[in-house]
Amino acid sequence: MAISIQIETVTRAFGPVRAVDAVSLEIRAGEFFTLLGSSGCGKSTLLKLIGGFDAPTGGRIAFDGRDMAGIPANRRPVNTVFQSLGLFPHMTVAENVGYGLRLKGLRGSALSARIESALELVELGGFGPRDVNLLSGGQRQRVALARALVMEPGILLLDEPLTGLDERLRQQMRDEFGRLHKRTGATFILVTHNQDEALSLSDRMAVMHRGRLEQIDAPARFFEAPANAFVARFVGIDTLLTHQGVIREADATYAMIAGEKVPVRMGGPAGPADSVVALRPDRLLLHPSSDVELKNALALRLKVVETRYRGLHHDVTLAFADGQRVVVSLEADQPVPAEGHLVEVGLKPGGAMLISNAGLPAAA
Ligand SMILES: Nc1ncnc2c1ncn2[C@@H]1O[C@H](COP(=O)(O)OP(=O)(O)OP(=O)(O)O)[C@@H](O)[C@H]1O
Repeated sequence: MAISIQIETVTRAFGPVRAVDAVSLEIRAGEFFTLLGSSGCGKSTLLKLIGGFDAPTGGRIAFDGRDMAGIPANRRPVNTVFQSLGLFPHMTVAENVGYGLRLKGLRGSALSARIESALELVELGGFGPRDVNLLSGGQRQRVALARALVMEPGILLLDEPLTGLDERLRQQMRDEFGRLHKRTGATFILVTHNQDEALSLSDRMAVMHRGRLEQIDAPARFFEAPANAFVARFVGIDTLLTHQGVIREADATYAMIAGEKVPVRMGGPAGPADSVVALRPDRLLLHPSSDVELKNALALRLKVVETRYRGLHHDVTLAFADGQRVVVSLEADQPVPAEGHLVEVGLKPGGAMLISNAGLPAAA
């Protein structure tokens, strides 16, 4: 049975370092939730607090409303797959998978049946008698997953479980997580620094930075309304432009960039002084007159500074009059503008967002 998790102003301080800093978060029962962040942001520490491998120095963690303070890892309805896997090298696949159930006193055919069905769940049916040392990296990952799933946990914690696998296996295992989540119905919490994993698997995710959650949302919302410049960069919106002022008119808000009046959507509570314009290159159109929707829309006049052939598309680098740049992809069959020319660039709705500049280096 899936379990919900309540995290209420949880802090974990190591001396002066607040690895987790007053984090509040509710994870729904049966949700696939991802903590996304770069090395050292505190995501593993938060996972350990949920798993009961470590205790908060402040705040409270509850499962289905029940306070978990003082309840050790082995008495929580949680199983964890660590990056290191932690398989027992002297045991067979079946002995590894059945270890936890044996500790609980299960024996004989009941034990073998549970082991075999967990192995089938990860597509390793019949692998029970094998030596774990002779398995491939991906198979070892699956054994570690089966060992966690066999316990039928209400909550499954995945701590960077795909690190160290080659690209093909990563994708295969990533899809596997998605399927397993649906099949088991458990609450999954994934910790990763890989945004593709987070975006493709999560119902919701949080971007974590210096012990705090910068944004908690469904994946698509991070692109429609990133909370600030740090989050925008983290999910891959790299074009962040400084502006010279914001004009609010009755129908819309505009940011002035090097003399161009750019219609912006307000991404959050940022005031004009501490904001930047995040541009989504996928919403810029280099040939706006061919698009009915944009025929009469405001177009920006930008200079083509570089074009690059990329096989299936062209990358066109465009610059505002003050030198700020944006790279737009052009499909292979569209005409490529000449370098040095001024071109009209259409902006689809939501293509430019005014967001807080928090997270940018001071000089930017
Ligand atoms: N046991 C500890 N003692 C002291 N400091 C710690 C301890 N565990 C974590 N930290 C510190 O807390 C911060 C967050 O660490 P954490 O391992 O949670 O980050 P992370 O985002 O999971 O990084 P990584 O992806 O590299 O594991 C870091 O500054 C780390 O040095």
